[in-house]
Amino acid sequence: MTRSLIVALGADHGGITLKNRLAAAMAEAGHQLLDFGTDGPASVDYPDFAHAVCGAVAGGQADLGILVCGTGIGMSIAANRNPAIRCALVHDVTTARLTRAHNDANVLALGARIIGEEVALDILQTFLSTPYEGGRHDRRLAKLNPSTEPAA
Ligand SMILES: O=C(CO)[C@H](O)[C@H](O)[C@H](O)COP(=O)(O)O
Repeated sequence: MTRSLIVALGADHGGITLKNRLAAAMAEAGHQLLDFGTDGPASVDYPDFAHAVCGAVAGGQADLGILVCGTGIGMSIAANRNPAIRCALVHDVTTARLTRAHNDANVLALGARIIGEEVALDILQTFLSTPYEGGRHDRRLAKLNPSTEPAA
């Protein structure tokens, strides 16, 4: 079994049903959850949940984050505004594996109106269980955020 993780998760109204299904699967697998909502069907704004989840990951309260909205796009755009976050919008198991192995992605975004529940569960399992490879990828990750140092 994958080691027990602390996972922060959040969704808007478009992603709440899938978020709750993923939460049940993660709890069943022994992971600890920090659920930032949303908690009901009312229309809400995805950036509020993306920023809450990413704050927990960036602050070290969570190992990984999961975000769900209708397409996953809004969540991924909002999440990647945080310089400590590498959020991947994923639709298949192969990119779930590669974004952990190569990009050390620390947040997964899913589109509940785009992929089915079984695919999402397979993606989740792969994302949580695949280690970062390091090596040559360290150099590339180090170049992701533009330097704030003035040019020499
Ligand atoms: O941000 C999105 C699109 O990139 C998400 O899919 C949202 O869930 C979607 O925009 C919400 O749309 P709604 O018509 O307000 O339900």
